[in-house]
Parts: sequence; C-alpha cells; structure tokens
Amino acid sequence: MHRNDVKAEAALRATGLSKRFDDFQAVSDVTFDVRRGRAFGLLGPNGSGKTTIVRLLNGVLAPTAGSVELFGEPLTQESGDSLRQRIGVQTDTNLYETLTVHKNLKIWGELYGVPKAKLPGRIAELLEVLGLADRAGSLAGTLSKGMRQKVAVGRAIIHEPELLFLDEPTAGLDPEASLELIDYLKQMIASGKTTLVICTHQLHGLEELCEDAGFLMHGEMVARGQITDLISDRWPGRRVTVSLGDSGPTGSAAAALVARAVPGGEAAVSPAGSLALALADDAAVEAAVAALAAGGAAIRAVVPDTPTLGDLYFDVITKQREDAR
Ligand SMILES: Nc1ncnc2c1ncn2[C@@H]1O[C@H](COP(=O)(O)OP(=O)(O)OP(=O)(O)O)[C@@H](O)[C@H]1O
Repeated sequence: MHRNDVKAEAALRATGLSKRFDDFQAVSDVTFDVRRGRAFGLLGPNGSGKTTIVRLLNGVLAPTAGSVELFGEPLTQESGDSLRQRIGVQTDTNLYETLTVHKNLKIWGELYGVPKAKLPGRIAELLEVLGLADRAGSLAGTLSKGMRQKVAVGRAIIHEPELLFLDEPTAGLDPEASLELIDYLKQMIASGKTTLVICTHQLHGLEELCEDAGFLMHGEMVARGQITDLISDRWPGRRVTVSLGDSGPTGSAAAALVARAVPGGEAAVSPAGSLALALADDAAVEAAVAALAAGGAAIRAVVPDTPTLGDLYFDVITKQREDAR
C-alpha cells in the first residue's frame, strides 16, 4: 500500500508524543494511530497518562515533544478550531448547572453547528438513548453522578463527530445504562462514520467494542495493536477446560493420558480434578479428548477457555511491573 493511502486511513496519528508537567514526565514518547471507523481502547492503571494523552490529542494541552495529526492534518493552534468541529470530547462532567438537561444539550448542539432544523430531533434521540427523557426539564445541578455522566456523553456526541474521545464514559453508570451506552457506541462504530478513542477501567466486554488497544504504564505505551493479535501472541494455540466426573481417571492420571496422546501440550490439574489444556490447535484438542475418552475418563464438558481483554491487561501490566523491579 502506498504511504499516502495508509495515511488517509488514519483518523488520528500520534508521533513521539510527550508531556512534562514541571519536573514530572506524564507522557513519554507515545506513538500510535487509530484507523478511521475503528474503536481504540486506551488502557492503563490510574495515573498512567490516559487523560493527558486525550487532552494532547484534542488540542487542549500542547505537547512538550511530538505531534498529532487528525484526519491527516497536523493539529496546531490554527488548525485546531476547524478540526474541533469534527471531533467530540467527553473528559469531565462539568455542565451548566443552572440550566436544564435539554438546554445543556441545545447549547452544545448549537456550538457544534448542528443544523437548527435537525437539533430538536437529535436532542430527543439522545435523551432517549441515554435514558434521560424524563429528566429533560431537570436542572443539571440536581442530577445524580451517573445522570451527569450521561449528559456529558450526550454533549460529546450531539454533532455525530467523526472522531470521538471518551474518558471513562461508563463511570458512575448503573450496569444497565452502561450496557446501553456501549451498545449505542457499537452502533456508531458499525455505521462506519465514527472513530472512537475510549479510556476506561471497565474491561469486561470491551473487546466487543474495541478492535485495537494501547496499554500505558507510567506514561509509556508498553503494548499496542489489535486485541485478538495481542492475545494470540501471548497465548498461542487452543485452551479448553475439560470437566471430569469421578467414575474414571481424574487429576494427574487424566493429565498423563493427555501427555501421552499429545506430547508438548500442557494439562494443568485444577483442585476439582478437571483439566486445563493448552494445546497447539483444534486437532490437538480433539486428540486429547479422544485419549481421555479411550482411557475411561468421564468427560462432562469441554469448555473453550479463551483469554479475555482482562487477562491481557493483567498480563501486560503485571509483566511490566515485574520487569521494573
Ligand atoms: N496539570 C497537571 N499538572 C501536573 N501533573 C499532572 C497534570 N495533569 C496530570 N498530571 C499527572 O500526570 C499523571 C497522569 O495523569 P492522567 O490524568 O493522565 O492519568 P490517567 O491514566 O488518566 O489516570 P486515571 O485512570 O486515574 O484517570 C498523573 O500522575 C497526574 O497527577
């Protein structure tokens, strides 16, 4: 692919991005890009630099070193104003406290240039999606934390931005509202019109929204890429748990059957006598299960044990902490 084509595909590109606050290095030499129409998870422990990076990416903070390109254009003070119309940002829940929820959304819709004829319909849609329809007339200052969060998200997406930055959008939301918001974001991504950068500590199910992720530690991006690739690089092959009844071999006797049938595979015995198998491929899993059955094992279930984004997060972060010691 020609270099310019690659460039055209990136909605966002950060190159060597660094930020120093006085004598504290908050972000160090971070490079990554986010392709148009994809969702990118910016993940890492508290204080690892996620919010600072989002602020650098949307031009609220100026980098100490490095550069940002949005839609192939360098982000500068001059370009920032026009580029900002194409992006949406939710980094905090500061609202106009003495105005209603409806008015808060209306003001932001106008600021972002949503056409007058379209704005009432768009506000109604967002109030519905965010479960705020019955609070449209409430003053923002009287809302609960979760409700404020919903308004802040609504404010960021009211103009259907091409590039959306969300910082902990589900913080404070109840589980149902959180799922609804993630579903709505999935629809936005599926429409192909929006690119998303999301910082979150809520990893469960996030891989259904984000294809790609970057992991931060102490301001450095220590791993990044497509989540499925990062997982298969760390845990190659197939993993399954085989639950065994007592009427046949269990534990180490069952593990020995697998070891004979599939040399090189791993069979770890759980306290309940089941086996956690880590094998090269599906054929090896079939051979292991066949060997267990032939050896008289009472196989109750064979359940895929695919590592999740949560497993990946802990693996990346824990390894980094160990390496730092
Ligand atoms: N304006 C500032 N002045 C000085 N230090 C700052 C400033 N903004 C951020 N920091 C520091 O930079 C580091 C990274 O902060 P940041 O808010 O980016 O982390 P984060 O990964 O978003 O954390 P969290 O998950 O807790 O939201 C922290 O140590 C923070 O104290």
